[in-house]
Amino acid sequence: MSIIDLEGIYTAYEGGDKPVIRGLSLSVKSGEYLVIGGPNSAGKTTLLESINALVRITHGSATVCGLDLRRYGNEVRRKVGYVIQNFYFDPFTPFTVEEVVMMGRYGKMGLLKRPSRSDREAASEAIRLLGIEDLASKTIGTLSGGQQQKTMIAHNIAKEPEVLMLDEPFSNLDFSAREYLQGVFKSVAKKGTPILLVSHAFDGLPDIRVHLVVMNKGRITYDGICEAGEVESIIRKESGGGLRCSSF
Ligand SMILES: Nc1ncnc2c1ncn2[C@@H]1O[C@H](COP(=O)(O)OP(=O)(O)OP(=O)(O)O)[C@@H](O)[C@H]1O
Repeated sequence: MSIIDLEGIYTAYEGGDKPVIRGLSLSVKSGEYLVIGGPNSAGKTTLLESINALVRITHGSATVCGLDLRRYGNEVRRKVGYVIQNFYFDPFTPFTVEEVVMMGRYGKMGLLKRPSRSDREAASEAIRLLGIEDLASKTIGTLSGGQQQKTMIAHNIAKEPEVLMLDEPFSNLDFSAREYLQGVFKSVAKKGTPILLVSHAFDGLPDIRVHLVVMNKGRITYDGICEAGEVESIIRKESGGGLRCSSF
């Protein structure tokens, strides 16, 4: 069953004079591990933001988790986990890691409600899964970039989303943390929740067949199933090989 169904969509940022996504169609099924690659400014982040109803879809049809994205954006956002590419926490941000992870439950429990036992269990399980138990009582603004990244991933896993979207989730992480997290994402997909991963680094992809989409200039230029080990070469080929370093 398709969890995401996009048919010929165009999306534009407020005030933008041209659409960024141009006539894109994509279907993502339950349990798929979707890798989205392509050159800088191809529209990869914009695609994730469109699926999360953060950028306006001007043309085409879009269904996410069975809901019409153009009408039910708020409801879709409650069902989708989205770890954004760049975030910044002021060093004085007054929330602890435990509180930030629990905020992932707000969509289910409602604001200003006491967390139920299942909310507490989901938050502690996410903290355990990310291996950040020792940080639970620290305020988020005092942590390193990698520790903040893990906290935001735990926040989104505690949400128990129907789709988990990750934009460059490995950017601040060391090699072993990247490998470990790939295993976490693989097990999330195995339980049926599709993973949508935007990345430029594919060395630690889990050893499974993945759904690969390559984008360029707001369009999909490749859409197929391949082995994880083939991802980088397909992206290189589709992106025209990229820049080469000539002799200095
Ligand atoms: N908030 C915004 N307002 C207007 N245009 C934007 C905005 N964010 C991105 N764009 C434009 O949309 C295009 C696609 O950007 P996007 O961030 O989606 O690319 P990307 O493929 O994720 O790139 P990268 O690999 O560099 O992160 C770019 O031309 C960018 O300038």
